[in-house]
Amino acid sequence: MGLKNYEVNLDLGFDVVAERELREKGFLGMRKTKLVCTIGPACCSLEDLERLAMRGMNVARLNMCHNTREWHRDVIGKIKKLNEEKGFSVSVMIDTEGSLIHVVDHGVPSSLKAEEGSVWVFTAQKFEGSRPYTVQANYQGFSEGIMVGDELVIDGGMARFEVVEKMGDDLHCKCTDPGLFLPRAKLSFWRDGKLSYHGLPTLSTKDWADVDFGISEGVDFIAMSFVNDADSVKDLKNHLFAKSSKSIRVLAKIETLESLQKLEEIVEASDGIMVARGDLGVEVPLEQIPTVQEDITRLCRQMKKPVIIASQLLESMVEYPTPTRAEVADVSEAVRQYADALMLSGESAIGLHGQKALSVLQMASSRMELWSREENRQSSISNRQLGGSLSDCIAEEICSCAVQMANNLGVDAIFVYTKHGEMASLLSRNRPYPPIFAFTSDSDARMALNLQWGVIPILVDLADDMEANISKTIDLMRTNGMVKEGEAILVVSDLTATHATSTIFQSIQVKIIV
Ligand SMILES: Nc1ncnc2c1ncn2[C@@H]1O[C@H](COP(=O)(O)OP(=O)(O)OP(=O)(O)O)[C@@H](O)[C@H]1O
Ligand SMILES: CC(=O)C(=O)O
Ligand SMILES: [K+]
Ligand SMILES: [Mg+2]
Repeated sequence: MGLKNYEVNLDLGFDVVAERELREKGFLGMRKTKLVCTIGPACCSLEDLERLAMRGMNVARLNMCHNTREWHRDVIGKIKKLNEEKGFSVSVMIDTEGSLIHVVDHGVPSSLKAEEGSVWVFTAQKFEGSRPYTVQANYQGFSEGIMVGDELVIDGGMARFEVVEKMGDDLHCKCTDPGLFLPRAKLSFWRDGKLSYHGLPTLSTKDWADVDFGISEGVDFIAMSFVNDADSVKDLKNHLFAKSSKSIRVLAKIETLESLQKLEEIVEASDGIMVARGDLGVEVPLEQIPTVQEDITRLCRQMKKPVIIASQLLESMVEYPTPTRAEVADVSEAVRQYADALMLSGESAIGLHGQKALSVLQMASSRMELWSREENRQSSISNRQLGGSLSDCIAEEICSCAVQMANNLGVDAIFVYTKHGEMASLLSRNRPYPPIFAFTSDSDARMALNLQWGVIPILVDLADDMEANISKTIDLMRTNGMVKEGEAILVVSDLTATHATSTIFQSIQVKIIV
């Protein structure tokens, strides 16, 4: 794929990728499932980022666990440059490190084997060079409350130990189930089949500094690791509200047992969810991950919060140029469940075939979307009333009816004119057959909508006169050959207008292009 300058239709506020996709595939061929790529050393040059953007990356994720703030700042700068100069619309997400107990040093830079019966010392003390059978943990209080007889599990079952002796803050542990220590392996303690909580706050001091870094860099999303309850999400949202001029969306990562128990309040409090299957698989038995994923995905859709399915989607592609059949089946299943977005981790960050992995996600999701449509599988969700006020209820009803109408009539596209993206989210939750073009004058809403299923956000100046907005955009698109004679468009708007005797909240119209 050549790296040329693309023709950018700035009048329309389209991004270059959506515009190209529309021209090549038509309205119904546009991909609905959004794609998130983790940026790392394998894909951080301007050229690499541009290739990912061209192949459909909607959101770039920066994991603050790795690398320096200067490195992250440089990547964010490149993405903003591509958006401004080349007409892309890639949103930026930072992902916090979170407080967890993990290995910082086990004596060698790579992985290390623990043999059955071997006894290891786990300590928070730093040691120089290689000290056999010694593992340094990242957190001073890691052994607080731990007793002889407790079980220490590495990375959710990669290896297991029994605590045989406690000497000061150090633990002596005997390996009961041999396995590997990977760099930064996670440590968890269990007693009588129950996980012991370490009581660390969800956001560490370093995380708060990373949040402020995100504010100063103007990121669009903050993904919060190891969320356990709604309060930590609310604290972060309050902080952002007070400190950031821009509206930064908070995504809660579901990766602990506790977060599953308080799922509904967490979904309610946050702007979106990430099913972080990597760490989740450490606390939840692996065979439960598929059903947990489906439950979370359904709940998020009902509550109109975007949901990202993350970790190991195409893990084998970190090394190999083709995915396993099982991986393609996993990706397709997430698309069939109508997840909003799929995420690449190591595949793009450190993998040898990141661009190709993104194409696999793209092709697999387009294929599954088409199949679902042809097989008429667009099941509607059980309606769940979200808002309390009359105007909220009207909006919800209008959007459910609009989608039903759009599907029944077989219209080519839905256009929604929305101030803050609310109506676009409500339409998206009903997962319509045609794509949803969301015209908004709020640039933060536009970047946030990049994560929502089937929504193509477009930045435009919206006037008070709704009819004028509608004619203006349709005219512009027709002049540019993006809508054609005979195509039908269902138009929804959420802009309130008060006339002499009444207030109009929302309306549905169907326009046939002449
Ligand atoms: N900015 C980066 N710099 C260097 N390596 C990175 C960077 N981002 C990711 N990686 C590498 O890619 C791998 C996968 O990335 P990813 O961030 O998705 O996984 P992770 O660290 O397991 O996630 P998390 O810590 O959020 O659970 C990491 O283990 C790390 O080796
Ligand atoms: C993405 C992530 O944090 C996880 O899967 O654990
Ligand atoms: K992280
Ligand atoms: Mg994680």
